[in-house]
Amino acid sequence: MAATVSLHPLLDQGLPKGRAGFSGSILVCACADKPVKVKVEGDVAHNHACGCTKCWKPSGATFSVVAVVPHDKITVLENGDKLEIVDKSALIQRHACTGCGVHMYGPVEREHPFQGLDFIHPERFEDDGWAPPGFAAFVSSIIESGTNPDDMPAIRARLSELGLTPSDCLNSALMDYIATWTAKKSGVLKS
Ligand SMILES: N[C@@H](CCC(=O)N[C@@H](CS)C(=O)NCC(=O)O)C(=O)O
Ligand SMILES: [Zn+2]
Ligand SMILES: [Zn+2]
Repeated sequence: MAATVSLHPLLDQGLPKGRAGFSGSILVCACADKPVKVKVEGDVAHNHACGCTKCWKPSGATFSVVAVVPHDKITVLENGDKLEIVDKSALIQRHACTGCGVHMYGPVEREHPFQGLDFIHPERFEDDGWAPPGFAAFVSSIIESGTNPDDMPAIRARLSELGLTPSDCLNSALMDYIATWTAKKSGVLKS
């Protein structure tokens, strides 16, 4: 039998369970001393596994687990002075803790279909019950962080087994959303 494919500590044992009525929680970084705390009101949307090299992952994980929330639902509660933007030229302004490296929130500020949304990692919530991941994005990108290309069929099969349909960009719903925004902006599609 093939060795069990490891994706992420939270996904390897089956997907985490969501809870109807989850109304938000507090994201806490991994620092033992003076952790950064960020309050998020309401549940996350479009939660997914991301294979890109830029999203934060816990050590040993191949994928990140990342979701979005509206920017106005985010409040930095404690130790925000430890945060620094990883790459100011990136679309997603990932605010990382300089102590432990965890990305706490990543707003999209420039004109883009995702403008006004923040990317967050719900596994850093103090509480369970957030909407679980529903698909896998940027799967081919895991090769860029060292995955052997020969392992890709087994990894895609495991993602599919978990119900995380693999894609090498975003899922169809989000790609359609982006294309619709672009078509309206250019005037091809009348709003
Ligand atoms: N193959 C690239 C893909 C990077 C990428 O495009 N990531 C997506 C998913 S998070 C994105 O939207 N990035 C925008 C950004 O990093 O600001 C990599 O792995 O570094
Ligand atoms: Zn930290
Ligand atoms: Zn990513």
